[in-house]
Order: sequence, then C-alpha cells, then structure tokens
Amino acid sequence: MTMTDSPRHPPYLDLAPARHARGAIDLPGSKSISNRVLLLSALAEGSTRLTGLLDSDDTQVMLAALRKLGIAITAGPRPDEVLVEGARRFPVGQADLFMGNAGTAIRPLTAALAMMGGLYVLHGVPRMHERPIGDLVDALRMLGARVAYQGREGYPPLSLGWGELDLSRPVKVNGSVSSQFLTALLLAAPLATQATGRGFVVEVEGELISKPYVEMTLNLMRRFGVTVERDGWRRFTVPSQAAYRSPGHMLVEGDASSASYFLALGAIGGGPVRVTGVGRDSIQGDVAFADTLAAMGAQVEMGPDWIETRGVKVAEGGRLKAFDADFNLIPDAAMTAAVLALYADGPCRLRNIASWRVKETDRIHAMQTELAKLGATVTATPDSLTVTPPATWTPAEIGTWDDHRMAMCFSLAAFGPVGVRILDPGCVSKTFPTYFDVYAGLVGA
Ligand SMILES: O=C(O)C1=C[C@@H](OP(=O)(O)O)[C@@H](O)[C@H](O)C1
Ligand SMILES: C=C(OP(=O)(O)O)C(=O)O
Repeated sequence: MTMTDSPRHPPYLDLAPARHARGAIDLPGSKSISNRVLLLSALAEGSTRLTGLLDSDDTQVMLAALRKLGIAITAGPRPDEVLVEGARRFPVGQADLFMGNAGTAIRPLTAALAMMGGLYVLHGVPRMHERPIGDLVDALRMLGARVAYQGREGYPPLSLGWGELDLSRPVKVNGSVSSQFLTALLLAAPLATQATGRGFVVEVEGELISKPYVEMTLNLMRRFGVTVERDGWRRFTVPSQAAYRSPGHMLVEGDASSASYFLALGAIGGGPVRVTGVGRDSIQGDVAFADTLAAMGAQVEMGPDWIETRGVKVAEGGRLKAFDADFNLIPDAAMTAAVLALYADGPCRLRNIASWRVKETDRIHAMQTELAKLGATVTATPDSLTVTPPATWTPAEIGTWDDHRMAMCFSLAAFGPVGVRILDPGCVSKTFPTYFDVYAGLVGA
C-alpha cells in the first residue's frame, strides 16, 4: 500500500495485488445506532453514558448540532465514550445547523425541531442539497409544523418555524424513497405527544424500503422507555404522553455495514477473518450480509457478538458462486456484494436497489462506471445492476464519487490480478476514518 501526500487526505491510494486476508478486528461503532442514541439521549430525562460511539464525520455533525442546540455532552474518559445530559427538549430555540452529508442527522433533527417549534435552518454539503427530504416535509406540514424550502422544493436547505401541532388525524408518510423519513417521525413523536397530550399515529404509504432500519429505531426507542404499537409495516402508534427516559448506560454495537468489507475479505482471501462488535444478537439488518456471503460459498460462523468468515483465494483462481438477489433490506452492504461480483463464476444481479440513486452519490451509476473500468460488463436499470465478471482485468483508477462506501468496497478489487488505485480515499471519514489502516492490517500479498 503506498500513500501519497498527507496521510489523511492523499489524492489517491495504490493497493497492490493482494492474495490473502486473515486476522481479527474490533469494529468501530454503528453509525445508525450512534446517531439515534445521541438524539434519544438528548431528548430523554436523565443523563446517558454512551460507549462504543462511532467517531466519524456523520457522528461529529450530530454531536456539534446537539451541542449548538444547548445539550451538554462531555467526552471521555474513553475515546469512544460520551456523557449526554438529557434535556427532554432543546434549550436553544434558534440555530443554524450544518448537517454535512449525514442522512441520519438531518432527517431526525428536522422532525424533532419542527415538532418542537423554533427558528432553525438546516443545510449541508452540496450533495445533501440533492438528497430528497420532501416526503418528510409533507408529513411534518400535515401535522401543522412550519417547514420551508430555502432552495429547491423537496430538498434541503430548510428553515423551520413555529407551528400549532394537530394530532387529531394520522400523519401519512411515503416510505418508498427512504426509511429515514418514518424513522425521523417516530424518533421525534414524543415531542408532539407531550405538546398536544394526544397519541401520534403515522401511516406508511407506498412500499416501505430498508425495513430493518425502522426495526432498529423501534428497538432503541423501547430501550429509552417508549413502546410503539404497530400494525405490521403500515401503521405505527406512539402513545399519548410518551416520554424518553435514560437507560443510564448504552453500549453501541459495532457497525454491521463496515463489517461487510472485512467479512468479504475472509470470503475472497482465504481467511479466517473475524470481526467483533456484531453477531447473532445484533439489531442491525446488515448482519444478514453474512447470509449473502454463505450463499456465495463462504463459510460463516457467528457468535453473539462476532462473525468469522473463510473462503476461497480468488487470487489463486478460486471463484464465488454467482447470485441474483433482492437487496432492499441491506442497501449499504449490497455495495460490497456488487464488488464481490468481480470474482463470481457467472453474471450477478442486484435487484430492488433504487434507493442507491439518492444516497451519497447515484450509486447505481457510480458502481456501473467504476466496475466497468476494471473490465466487468455492467448493465443498470432504474433499480438494479447486473455485473458480469471481467474476462480480462484492466488496471484502473477508481473514482470514489465522495462516497465512503465506494472507497471501502473497491478496496476488495485489489484481489484481482492488477491491483487498484483508489482516488480520494479520505472520503471514508464519513463513517470509518481509519478504514485503510485496518484493511492493511488484514491483507497480504
Ligand atoms: O436509518 C438509517 O440509519 C439508515 C437507513 C438507510 O437509508 P434508506 O432508508 O434511505 O435506505 C441506510 O442506507 C443508511 O445508511 C442508514
Ligand atoms: C446511505 C448512507 O448514509 P446516510 O445515513 O447519509 O443516508 C450510507 O452510509 O451508506
């Protein structure tokens, strides 16, 4: 591995052809859980000690916003630990908040601040202003909240004001673009039930995507004392007078999406590779990526909080089994599968991944472009990708499109015969700033 320029932001990183991968790592904390429990702790009664918290751009954005909103948060004594003094509501009624490109920050905070009322502006990096939020804004307006677009209709930046909330009828939200809109309404709902003394009913319209993330939301709300009644995936009721109570301490699990890269390394580099921090007891849907690997022929073992994989050595001619699967439940780990398709024994198809188009970049387009550079034949539809492995590999500079997952999953392409150059590897800081160091510790030529 050759780094260029400064270690944090080199323009590119060359990964030499790799043959084997083995070792054990402790995963960084889950992004999705970290940002949820930071918000829940801020809105709870009592103080909460969070350990295992992820330290990355997305969590820094959430921490900075909460502090700006008047929440006292003390770091330490361990580097992955904070103490959050719950305030039930945000003490500061007016703020300009930078949300970076963190969907798990802007969506829940928009809902919470709109339901509380106050003068707030939420904005982010240019790509954040291209990521849809209209379905959430429509739902909040239906509730009586004041939300205005500062730029393009349906997208951040947003300004929020004071509104009279009306919970007399169910609020409806479209679930087919992002599950984060439903998550945001649910997380914020106790603010509305306290303001009105009524229960909060939300009905999902369209086919809800990324369902395990909503399951995670409900699980974490329960740990903070609020149980949501539900009718399948259609209707959710937060009881009147619902209020969050601190559980005192919470350990954040390791990140299951980050685990996918290392579990994949075990599957293509012989292994064993063991990740600790997620396992059978995880509340993250992306642990199911282990089943995807098993279906591709990897051997997978799982304990309560660890997963281990072994597999073929693709650098010595081993091949994974081709797949044709629906990845709607694990959209983030699905990107890892798309790169693994390079080593499959036939064409591989990823279905039902339309949400890729509105994430950090248009991931269907970006993935098609970069896999093709390596020699794969790739076809895309609005919601699917088909990858035929290269007959002959071409050395390539892989663009990462300011998308942390593009950088991380294309590190797996180093197991091909030509090595790989990853442009702007520093973009991994969104969720995993030390990714390439951890990768280098597992991989050998
Ligand atoms: O709720 C969450 O924590 C997330 C939900 C998913 O988004 P969509 O629901 O938009 O697919 C996922 O891709 C994202 O990384 C995190
Ligand atoms: C889609 C992602 O992020 P976000 O939480 O910003 O939606 C992701 O991490 O892959």
